[in-house]
Amino acid sequence: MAKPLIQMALDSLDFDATVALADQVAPYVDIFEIGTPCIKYNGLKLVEELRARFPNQLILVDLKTMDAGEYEATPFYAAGADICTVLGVSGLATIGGVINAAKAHNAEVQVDLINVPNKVECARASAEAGAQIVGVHTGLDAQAAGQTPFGDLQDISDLGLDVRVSVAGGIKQSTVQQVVEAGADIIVVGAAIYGAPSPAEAAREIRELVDAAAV
Ligand SMILES: O=C([C@H](O)CO)[C@H](O)[C@H](O)COP(=O)(O)O
Repeated sequence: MAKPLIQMALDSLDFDATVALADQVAPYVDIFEIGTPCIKYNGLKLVEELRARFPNQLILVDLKTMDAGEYEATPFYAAGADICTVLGVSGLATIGGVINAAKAHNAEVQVDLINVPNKVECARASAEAGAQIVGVHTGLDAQAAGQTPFGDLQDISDLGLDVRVSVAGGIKQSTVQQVVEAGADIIVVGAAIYGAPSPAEAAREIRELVDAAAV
């Protein structure tokens, strides 16, 4: 089994704290996600800073674009993003716009299935349109209401589409094995790392668990 990538969600609003956290966990993660509140607050400057500091990690900018796909995503790819996200609920015109922007920068697109009523249909259409990643995602508010991404992950993974499947939504040490076995290609972890007493130690544990589960 190919080893899934670990994506660290940087969800603070504080520029310097975000860079410092990224420094701590860098040895253990493959992708830095600049989370939606963080990118709205800090903008392109943070993409440029992380791009310059971390040539060995991919950078995902969690734009969650809803309209004007190509126009909105283009400057973030130009600043160094490897992946930008677009909402599945935005529809194929907007998704196609972000795909155009990604193509122009030799980069990738993730369609976020958050709050999409028919996730299977959206995942199929996104793959056909040329997205490289679909994200099964239980957002922070839905997590607070008790929801999890596990059932949807299995449904999307079982489709066997020609896309990588990302999973986000409260993933922690005790659920890593479950999401690896369900077929996740990218495992997103936010609070379980940044909320830990030692984020570096938590990231190291997650790395070990992912690598062990993927053997
Ligand atoms: O994408 C996220 C959320 O919608 C805020 O933008 C989180 O980064 C993502 O859910 C991962 O964080 P955890 O759920 O805390 O692992």
